[in-house]
Amino acid sequence: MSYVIGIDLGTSAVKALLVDRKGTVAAETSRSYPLFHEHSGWSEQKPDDWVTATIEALRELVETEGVTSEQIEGISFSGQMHGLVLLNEAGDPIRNAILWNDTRTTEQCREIERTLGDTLLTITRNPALEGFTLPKILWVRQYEPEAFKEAKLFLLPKDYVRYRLTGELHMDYSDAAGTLLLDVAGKQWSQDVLNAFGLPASFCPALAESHALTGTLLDDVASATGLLPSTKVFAGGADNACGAIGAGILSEGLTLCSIGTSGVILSYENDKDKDFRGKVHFFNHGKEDSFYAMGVTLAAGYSLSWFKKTFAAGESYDQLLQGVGEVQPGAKGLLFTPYLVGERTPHADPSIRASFIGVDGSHERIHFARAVMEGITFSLNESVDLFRSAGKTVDTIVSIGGGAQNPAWLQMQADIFDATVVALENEQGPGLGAAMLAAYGCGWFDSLEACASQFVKHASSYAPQPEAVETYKGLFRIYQQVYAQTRGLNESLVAYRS
Ligand SMILES: Nc1ncnc2c1ncn2[C@@H]1O[C@H](COP(=O)(O)OP(=O)(O)O)[C@@H](O)[C@H]1O
Ligand SMILES: O=C(CO)[C@@H](O)[C@H](O)COP(=O)(O)O
Repeated sequence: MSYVIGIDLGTSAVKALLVDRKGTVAAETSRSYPLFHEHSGWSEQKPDDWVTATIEALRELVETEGVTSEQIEGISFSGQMHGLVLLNEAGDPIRNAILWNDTRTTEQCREIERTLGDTLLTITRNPALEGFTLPKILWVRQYEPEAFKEAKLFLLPKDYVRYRLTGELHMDYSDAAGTLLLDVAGKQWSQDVLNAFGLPASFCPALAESHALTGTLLDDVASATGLLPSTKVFAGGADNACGAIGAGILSEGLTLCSIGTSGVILSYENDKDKDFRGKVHFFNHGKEDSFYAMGVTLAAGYSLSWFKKTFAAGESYDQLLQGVGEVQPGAKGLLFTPYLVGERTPHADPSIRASFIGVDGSHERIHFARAVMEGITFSLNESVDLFRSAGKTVDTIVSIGGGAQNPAWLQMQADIFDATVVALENEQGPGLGAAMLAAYGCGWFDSLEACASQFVKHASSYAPQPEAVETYKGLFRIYQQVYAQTRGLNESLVAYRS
């Protein structure tokens, strides 16, 4: 039997999956790494922590009983998007990486809008948002000019890890799409955007398809991991593109809900000219010449993990959520908005913060837990709503990520989205999509679709329950008012946050 490895470089940890030709996950390893929040709104990681963790996770995976390194043909990646890694002439990072959930760059976003006007949306298909990469580049140039003078090239997180594994510099289209430097439909770095900000073309790495062969392992990496130096390394893709591939979202009409740290509603697009006027993100897919539109909730799973850490430290999710399915929709009138770190879709706002509305003396912790899950799902429903308003049919949604592990949450998704929600057998998130890119790249299949028909297996499906759907329709209308009604209050509170 031969194998491929899918590496999912997440925000909290790297996960590595060993997958055989049938799509069965033979082994899984993981290593976590720290996040640094030096100031409110800042979020950084050390690029070399990713590399050390990845090598350790690979080493443990290669030690899986009954598997030899000769049987492992290829590796590919899924990566947290947008994070800025700046390299000097020697190829070393000049500072910590600034991550997707770092919101320090509001000033630089306004500068991008002033400089490019409508051209930004025409070329990059996305608005200037704090999480994206170009504002981070401009921030470093403005506030750390000495360090920036050393910067010769930028990479995204998984591209840095791949570079350390192979010595080769590349970026795939699906991840490059989240930088605001790519001409998304034209699939090339935008000379207009680079010129507008005085950045040389040499600042950007070579572009590659997600399934493209980008090199083999360096000798020292091969000996540190136990893999062969001849192991093929494929470019890989953005975590959301890989999550979609791993869920079989490879043709029109298919929609994904992913609840990880962040949450997304993602819809496949064939048409490169489809115009959502910047209301949702529009990115290249990891499948060649295809695209997807996506709305993002910044603190989706993070809201529940924050709640667990703060009010149920030491308990598992299953303990915290025991009985949550028996609480009626609406959590006895308790409403939560998941704006713990600001929001992206539909309110791109780094200053907004979360609220519990309607706290009553009869509420117990389980009502708060249910309200948190409902609030996250209402936020994702704003994206479902945007897709429906743009004329898309959303009747079936494949649900992945940590949030898909709880059956009560899957039923809640069906009731709030008013769509059938499908869970996957042996759900592995973006790591499986990365493994599929390696499998396709190795030539095991003629297409990603053929690979998906072997690797992606649907499990239970959850139909919307008419009574709950009606209750949630009313609650969603109330939920939608909370943003506008708490925005001013949150702006006044900014001064007290540090
Ligand atoms: N058993 C569970 N039940 C409900 N939610 C869960 C469970 N396990 C994890 N989660 C949610 O999933 C999130 C983590 O999802 P994951 O896909 O692993 O995230 P990431 O890849 O961003 O690190 C947690 O923050 C939590 O909200
Ligand atoms: O910023 C985005 C997408 O635009 C995030 O989806 C990040 O790509 C990381 O997400 P997690 O997988 O860590 O939740």
